[in-house]
Amino acid sequence: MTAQGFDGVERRGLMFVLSSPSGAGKTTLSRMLLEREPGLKMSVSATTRPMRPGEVDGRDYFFVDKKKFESMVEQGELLEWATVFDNLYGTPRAPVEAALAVGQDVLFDIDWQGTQQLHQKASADVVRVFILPPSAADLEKRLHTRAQDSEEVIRGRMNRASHELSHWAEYDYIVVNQNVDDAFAEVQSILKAERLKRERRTGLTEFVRGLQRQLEK
Ligand SMILES: Nc1nc2c(ncn2[C@@H]2O[C@H](COP(=O)(O)OP(=O)(O)O)[C@@H](O)[C@H]2O)c(=O)[nH]1
Ligand SMILES: Nc1ncnc2c1ncn2[C@@H]1O[C@H](COP(=O)(O)OP(=O)(O)O)[C@@H](O)[C@H]1O
Repeated sequence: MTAQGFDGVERRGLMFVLSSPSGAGKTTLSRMLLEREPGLKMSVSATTRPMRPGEVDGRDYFFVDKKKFESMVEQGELLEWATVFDNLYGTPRAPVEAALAVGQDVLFDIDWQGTQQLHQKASADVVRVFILPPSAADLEKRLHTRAQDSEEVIRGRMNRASHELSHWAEYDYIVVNQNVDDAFAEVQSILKAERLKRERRTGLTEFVRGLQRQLEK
């Protein structure tokens, strides 16, 4: 599982997780990251929730029925899965393993339950980022401006937000998404710094030996 870093030193791929209460900005920040970070691939989850207007099957989610989801669980096809808002959500295992194997980093938009499961399986390779809204009023406003859910669904999401927030301390980094460009810059800095971590840079020994050989000539 190695990737060529921008500086030519090989490193292991990492799993970059964004979690937040619904409406805090994970999807927005994920899209910005994918546009600007070529070595990053989105993990597309499977879900039993209905498709929203504008969503595309296979791009935003794999929309499946409960029977199909349960068979994926039974066949061991999911790396992690959880129930969120009465629907099932899970990460297909094969695409993640394939991406990491060719040295790509993988971005996950999953909840705290899935993050815990990923971390239990591969703690050294998982980077956990929690996105906070600046206030409850902003969160509610964003859920309304997204205009993709009914009043009832929005109420449900607001009711769950406090519980989801309670998991903030299980994350490595916390970003407050007030101004989206500032929040993006912070998330991007985290990714850049994590890519430079010594433990992930499997090619460093060889690189430094090469430098030493040049110096000792
Ligand atoms: N555990 C887990 N959670 C997921 C997965 N995919 C999405 N989620 C989470 O499910 C929640 C609901 O997602 P969604 O219905 O798209 O609404 P959103 O909150 O507006 O993004 C979010 O907290 C997602 O992070 C997954 O594969 N596994
Ligand atoms: N910093 C921000 N300021 C104002 N609106 C934002 C900001 N970040 C995201 N939004 C908007 O809030 C809504 C919810 O964001 P989204 O990324 O879908 O959240 P999540 O994926 O966490 O549910 C979207 O309409 C998005 O354009």
